[in-house]
Amino acid sequence: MKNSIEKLCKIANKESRIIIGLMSGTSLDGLDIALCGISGSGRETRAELMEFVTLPYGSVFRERIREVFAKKDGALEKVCLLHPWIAREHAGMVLKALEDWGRLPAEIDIVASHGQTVYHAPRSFHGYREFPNATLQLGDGDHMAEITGIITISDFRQKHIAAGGEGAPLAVYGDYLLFMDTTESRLLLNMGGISNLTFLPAGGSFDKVFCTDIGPGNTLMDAYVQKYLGLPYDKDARIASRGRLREGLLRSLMDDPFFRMPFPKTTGPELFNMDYLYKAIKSSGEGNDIPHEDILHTLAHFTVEGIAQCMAHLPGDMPIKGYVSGGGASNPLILQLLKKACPDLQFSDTSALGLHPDAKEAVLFALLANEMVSGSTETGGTVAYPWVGMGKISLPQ
Ligand SMILES: Nc1ncnc2c1ncn2[C@@H]1O[C@H](COP(=O)(O)OP(=O)(O)OP(=O)(O)O)[C@@H](O)[C@H]1O
Ligand SMILES: CC(=O)N[C@H]1[C@@H]2OC[C@@H](O2)[C@@H](O)[C@@H]1O[C@H](C)C(=O)O
Repeated sequence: MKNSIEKLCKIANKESRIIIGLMSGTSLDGLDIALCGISGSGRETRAELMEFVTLPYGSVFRERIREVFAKKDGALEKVCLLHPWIAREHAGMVLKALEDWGRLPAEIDIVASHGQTVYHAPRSFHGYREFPNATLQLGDGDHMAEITGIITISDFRQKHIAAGGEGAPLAVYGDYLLFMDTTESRLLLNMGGISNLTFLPAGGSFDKVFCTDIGPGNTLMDAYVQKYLGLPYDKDARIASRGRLREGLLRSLMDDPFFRMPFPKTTGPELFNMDYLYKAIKSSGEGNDIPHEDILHTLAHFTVEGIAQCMAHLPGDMPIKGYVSGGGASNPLILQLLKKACPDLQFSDTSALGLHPDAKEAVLFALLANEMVSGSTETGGTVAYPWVGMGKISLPQ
C-alpha cells in the first residue's frame, strides 16, 4: 500500500491532474463520464473538459436499480448485491470510454465516482428526530479501483452530512469554483430528474452563495410516460405540448409541505413519485380521466412553478444571468414556460460558460476529487454548505 500512498502524494502535488468524473442521476438514463484536465485548487482551479460521453444503461441495469430505487422498504439483500455490482458495471463503462478515446488507464490520475443514489432521506423527509440527515449511494469505490487500476474517490455525500449538511446539492462547490464572476451575478439552474439552482452574486465570497434543490425536474414526467406510454421520456415534449394546463391539478401538486419549507432544502423521487401525482389528482377536483397530454403539460408547469417560487427568493435588486443544464434544458416546453414565468431572467445553457450542459454534474465530482487531494478547507463554508474534503479514497493493489 505504501506505493499507492506515495503515488497519491505525487498526484496531490502535481500541477495538473487528469480526473474522470462520473455521475449517474435520478433519471437512470446512463452513466455520464467526463474526462477532465484540472490544475490548481480552490479559487485557482482551472478545468478543461477533454472528453465527455453518456453511456446509456440497458434495461437490465435500470430494472435492477428500480427494484430498490427510492423505496422505503427495499430488500436488504438486493441493496447488498447492488453495491459491488453497480461499481463493477460502472468500471466496465469507464474502461470502454477510455478505449473509445484511445487512452490508457495508466494516464488517469483519479476516478471520481458518485455512484447511484438509491435513497435520499434528509431529516425533514424521514421525520425521526433521533436520526440524522441520511443518503445512500451504491457503487463501492474499492471495486472501481480494483477493476480499473485507478485510484478512486467515491461516496462524496457522507462527509457533507457529517459536517452538518444534507448531502446535497453539492453543485454549489463546482459552480463556485468554475463560474463565480466578479461582475456578473449568475444563476446555475440544473433541470435533471430533480431540479436545483446555485446563485452566485457578482464578486461574492462563498458564504454569500445560495444553493438548493427546488423540486421535480423531469422525474414525474418520466415516471408517467414510462408507466402509461412505454416511453423513456417525452422527447421534445411532443406529447405534453398537445395538452393544456389543469389549474386544479397544478394547485394540488404545489400543495405539499415541501414547498412551504424554508430554503435550502433537498429532495428526491422518495417524495416526488407516482403516488405523489395520484394523491394530487385525487384532491384536484379534475376527475380521474384527465388525458395524458394534459397531465404531462401540467407536470411541466409544476416543474417551472417550483423554479419560479424558488427564484422569488433571490435578490431582486441586481441583474442576474441564468445558465441552464441537465436534460430539462433540452425540453422546449419547459424552456418556453420558464421564459414566461421569469420574463426578467436572461438565460442560455452552460455551453455559454464553456461547459457542455449534460457534463456539468460529472465535472462537479472531478472537481470535488481534486479538492479532496489538493484543496484546502480555507475557502470558508457554512452549515448548509460546509467546505470540507469530500469522498473516500480507494487504492488499487
Ligand atoms: N430532448 C429532450 N426533450 C425532453 N426531455 C428531455 C430531452 N432530453 C433529455 N430530457 C429529459 O432529461 C432527462 C435526463 O436528464 P439528466 O440526465 O439531467 O438527469 P439526471 O442527471 O439523471 O438527474 P439528476 O440531476 O436529478 O440526478 C430525461 O430523462 C428526460 O426527461
Ligand atoms: C441525493 C442525490 O443524489 N441528489 C441529487 C439529485 O439530482 C439532482 C438533485 O437531486 C441534487 O440534489 C443531487 O445531485 C447533484 C449532482 C448535486 O448534488 O448537486
